[in-house]
Amino acid sequence: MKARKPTGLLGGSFNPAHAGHRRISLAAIDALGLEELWWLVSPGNPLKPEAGMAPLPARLASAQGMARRSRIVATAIEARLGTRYTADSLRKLARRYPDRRFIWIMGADNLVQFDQWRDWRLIARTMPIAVIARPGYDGGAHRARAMGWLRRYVRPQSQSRCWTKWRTPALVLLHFRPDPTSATRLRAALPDWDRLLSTKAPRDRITRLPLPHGG
Ligand SMILES: Nc1ncnc2c1ncn2[C@@H]1O[C@H](COP(=O)(O)OP(=O)(O)OP(=O)(O)O)[C@@H](O)[C@H]1O
Ligand SMILES: O=C(O)c1ccc[n+]([C@@H]2O[C@H](COP(=O)([O-])O)[C@@H](O)[C@H]2O)c1
Repeated sequence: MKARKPTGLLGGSFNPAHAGHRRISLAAIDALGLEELWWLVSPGNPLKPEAGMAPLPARLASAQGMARRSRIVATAIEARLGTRYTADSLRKLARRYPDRRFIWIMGADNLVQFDQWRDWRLIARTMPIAVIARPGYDGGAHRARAMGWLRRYVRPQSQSRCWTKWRTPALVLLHFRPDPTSATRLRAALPDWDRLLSTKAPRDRITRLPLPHGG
């Protein structure tokens, strides 16, 4: 049987995408031996308010720009699948792309509130998880409520290239050069940033946005 293509999934608001996303993704591609890393540009994080969120096509365009000439693929596939909760998206992606083996990737700030995500234990049973250290969040990540349950499944970073063989749940904490970039800071420096992004947005309707490999 042909080996499934190792593929990372980094979900996010990308409001807007920034150089930190690109840097951690390139480092994760290397550390996890990924063929590709998909940025799932979210139709709307269930835990974030809609106010201040640029339209999806604008966020997708910023992600595609930041992903260019790399093994990162920016996609709005959740909007096409009609999913907003990660547990639902992962189930549908696994069904739609049987030739791929997926790993969920998130920054340490997301691990801190992971226990508030819908069906978070199911997510951890669906695929391995890689958490990327982030300045200001690493203590919080270790003390995270979800870690009370996840801690027993932690694998060493030195084995991160073997993740396709891990039984789930499995969690690896990846420590790269700390990257302090955040979209919150970028937005603060650009007061009218969402108007700016929306005027530059392509006019494609969501149903015509491209999917990875024609999925
Ligand atoms: N500098 C970084 N270091 C580690 N992880 C990061 C970094 N920037 C973003 N991430 C992770 O990338 C994913 C998508 O991030 P997101 O689009 O929310 O950007 P953000 O900078 O965290 O935005 P905001 O400041 O608006 O919350 C999340 O899992 C987040 O934790
Ligand atoms: O499924 C959930 O309950 C859930 C709750 C909060 C966040 N998420 C996902 O977490 C990812 C990171 O979101 P963000 O806004 O921090 O970039 C993004 O894919 C969201 O859809 C998912």
